Amino acid sequence: SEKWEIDPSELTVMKELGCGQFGLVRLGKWRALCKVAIKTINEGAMHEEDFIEEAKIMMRLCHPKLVQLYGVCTRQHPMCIVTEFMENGCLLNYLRQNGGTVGQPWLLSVCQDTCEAMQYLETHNFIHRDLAARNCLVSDKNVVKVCDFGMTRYVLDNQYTSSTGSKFPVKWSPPEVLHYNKYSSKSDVWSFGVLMWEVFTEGKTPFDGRANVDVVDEITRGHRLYRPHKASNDVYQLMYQCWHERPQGRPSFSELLKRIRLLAELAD
Ligand SMILES: COc1cc2c(cc1NS(C)(=O)=O)=CC1=C(NCc3c(C)cccc3C)N=NC=21
Repeated sequence: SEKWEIDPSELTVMKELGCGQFGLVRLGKWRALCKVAIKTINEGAMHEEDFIEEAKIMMRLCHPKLVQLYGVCTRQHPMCIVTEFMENGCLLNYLRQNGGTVGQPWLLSVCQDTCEAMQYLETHNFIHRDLAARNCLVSDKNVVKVCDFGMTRYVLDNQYTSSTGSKFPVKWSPPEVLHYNKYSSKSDVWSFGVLMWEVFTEGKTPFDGRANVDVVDEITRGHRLYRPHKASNDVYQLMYQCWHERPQGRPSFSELLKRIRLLAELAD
């Protein structure tokens, strides 16, 4: 059998963790000792055979700041995906629950962790397509890792996939995605700028209260998110450059990582 196929008899389910966009996530044990997260795919929520192909690629994407895929169970239904377990759950909830108690240095370290993951994906020509705080997880050591990369291509619910759909991440998308569906690592850079804004506002919703259709109009007219109170001018300048109207005007993740590391050093 394939090396990415997990034998379900080696998995024990312990408790439910919460509901994600693809289905239910549970805490489990693999071979009785290793804590894992197990996500069952709702039948009909995605093309299962497509995901199996994707799983083979995701198994090859290994980086300390990407949530590591351990494998899939495809021999029974519903199919499930097994990854490393991240004790402190999703970054958005963590920011909202711990805002005010986390210091500025940690906020910048979150941006550095996620930028390292995105630079790795960039060098492997892998586009995330849905980078946001809701798609990042926090480990027991408060390290932040990126997950669900590339999964939006396998969602059948066209509320997610069409840019006019109610669940499309309009507030994290650049003009070329909103108007031409043009994805690239530079469209991920735009989303990264919004992720930085989520981090430095400790979990606020971007363009809060505004309807998606109004945000498309505002962005197209050149409006951008305001400077979060906890963001220095240097940090705001960094996220602002991620929102350049043209993809080629935005920095690469390699460039962003250099500048975030420099800011982190200066802050020490
Ligand atoms: C502690 O709390 C949590 C921990 C995790 C978690 C959710 C919660 N809590 S919450 C936010 O309230 O729901 C989701 C995962 C996860 N991987 C998920 C995953 C799988 C299994 C397959 C493919 C893609 C992905 C991203 N690893 N650890 C956790």
